[in-house]
Amino acid sequence: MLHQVRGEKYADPELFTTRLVLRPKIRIAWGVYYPFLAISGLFKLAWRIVFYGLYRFGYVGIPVLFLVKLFADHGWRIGVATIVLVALLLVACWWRWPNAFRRFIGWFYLAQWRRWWVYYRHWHPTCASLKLALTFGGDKYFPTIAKVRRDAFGDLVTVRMVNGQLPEDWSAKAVNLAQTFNAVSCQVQTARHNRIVLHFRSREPLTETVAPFAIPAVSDVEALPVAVRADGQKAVISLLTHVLIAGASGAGKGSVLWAIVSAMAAGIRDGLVKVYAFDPKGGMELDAGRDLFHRFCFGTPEEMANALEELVKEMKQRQASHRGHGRVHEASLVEPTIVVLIDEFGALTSYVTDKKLKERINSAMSLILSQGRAIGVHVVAALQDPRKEILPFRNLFSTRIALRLVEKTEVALILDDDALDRGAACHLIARSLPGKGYMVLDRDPTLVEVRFPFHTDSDIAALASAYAPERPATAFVVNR
Ligand SMILES: Nc1ncnc2c1ncn2[C@@H]1O[C@H](COP(=O)(O)OP(=O)(O)OP(=O)(O)O)[C@@H](O)[C@H]1O
Repeated sequence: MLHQVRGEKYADPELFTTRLVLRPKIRIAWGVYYPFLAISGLFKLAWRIVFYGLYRFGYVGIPVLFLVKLFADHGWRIGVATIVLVALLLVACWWRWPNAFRRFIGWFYLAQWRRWWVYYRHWHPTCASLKLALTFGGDKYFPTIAKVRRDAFGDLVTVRMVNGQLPEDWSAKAVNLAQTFNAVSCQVQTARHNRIVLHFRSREPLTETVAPFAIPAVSDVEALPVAVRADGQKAVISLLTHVLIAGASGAGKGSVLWAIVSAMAAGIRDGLVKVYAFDPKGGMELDAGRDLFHRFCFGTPEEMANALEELVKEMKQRQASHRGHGRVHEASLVEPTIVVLIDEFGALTSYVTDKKLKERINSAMSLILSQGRAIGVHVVAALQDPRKEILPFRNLFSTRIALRLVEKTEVALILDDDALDRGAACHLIARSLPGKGYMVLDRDPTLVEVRFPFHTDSDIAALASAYAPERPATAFVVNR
C-alpha cells in the first residue's frame, strides 16, 4: 500500500553516510555494481544542480551562470565591467525608487536569505519540540516551508501542513514560534491547499498614534474613511450596514465612535445625517460633541426605552410613506439618514434588571436592527463585554470591529468563527495601543488590521463648533 504523507521526510545526515557505504543486498559483481553507483550518482548530481541551481535557487544560480559564461566568452575585463555596471544600476534604482527597490529586489533577496539562515536552520527542532511534526511508519515528517516573502513589518512564511493539522494547531503555538524566531509576534493566517502563512513581525505596525483625519467636504455614508490600515492606506466603512465595535475597557472604543462621527460631520452640518446618541454610562463619552447630535440621551434605562420607542415610531412612519416607492433610501433634508450611536450597548440591555424594561429595549432594538437599514436608520454600537445578551443581535451587525479584547474566545464572538485563525489576535493587542484592532466588512471575508485616529477633547469641541447642525439637540434630550 502506497501511503501519501504530506510533509518533508526527515533525512538524518548520519543515514546519508551509511547509505554511501551500503553494500548491495543481492549478490552482484563489483565490476557492475560500482560503475552503476558512479553513473547513477552523476545523474543525481546533475539533476540536483539543475533543480537547485536553476529552479530552487534560480535567483542566484542564473545570474552566476550568466557571469561564468560572460567571463569565459569575453574575458575578465568585460566580466568585471558588467558587475560594476549592474551594481551602479542597482544603487541608482535604490536611490531613485527606494520603495520599489525594496519591494521587488531588496525584500525578495532578504527573504530568501532569512528562509535558509533563520527559518530552515531551526525549523526541524522547533517543529519537533512544539509537536508540529508527524511520525508515521517509523519516519518523521515535517511541515514544509513552501515560500518566504517579506513586507515592511517582517517575514511571511508559507508553510504546508502535515496530514491532520489545522491552522488552530499553529495558532496555539504562535507565541512559542515568535519567541523561537526572535519576532515580536507571529500571526497565523490560513491560505489555500493545506497551507498557512506565519507572519513573523520584527516590528508591530500601527504603533504611532493617528491624528484625526481631515473632514471630507461631502460625507458619503457608504464610504466613510475612519482608520489607517497597516499598509498606510485609509480604511473605509459603510454605514449602510449596522456597525458593532467591541473592546475591553480602555481599548479605545471612543476613538472609533468619534472617527465615525467626524467622517460624517459634513452631512450632520448640512442636515443630511441625524445622529441619535445614546450614552447609558451617564453621558461621559459623548458629551463633548453633544451639539452634533440631533438627540442625546444619557438617562435612566426607562428614558432610554422611551427614546428608542420614539425612534421606532419615526421609523414606522417612514416605512408607511415609503411603501411602494422602492427599497433604497436616499438621504434628503426631509428624510435624513439616521445614525443611532450607542456607547456601551451592554448597558442598554444586559445590566437592566427590570424584566419589562429589558423586553421593551430589546424589542425596540430588534426592530431598529432588523428593519432600519431599508429606510435609512443605521446603528453604530460599542460594547465592552461581548456576552450572551449581545449574541441575539450579533448577526444583524454586518460590519464588526474588534479592538483589544480580554479573552481569545471573544474574537470569534465578535468577528468571525475563524477570525483568530486568520490572524486577528485581538487578545494579544498591547494595552499601550488603544484604537488598534481588526474589522470585517459586509460580505468581505478579508480581515483588516487598523488603527483609529485619536480625537482629544479639544478636537471634539472644535468639531462640534464647526459642524453642529442648525438646530442643536433639543427634543427628548434626557437629563440635560
Ligand atoms: N485611537 C487612539 N489612539 C491613541 N490613544 C487612544 C486612542 N483611543 C483612545 N486612546 C487613549 O486610551 C484612553 C482610553 O480610551 P477610551 O476611553 O476611548 O477607551 P474605551 O474603550 O471607551 O474604554 P471604556 O470602555 O473604559 O470607556 C483614552 O483616554 C486615550 O488616552
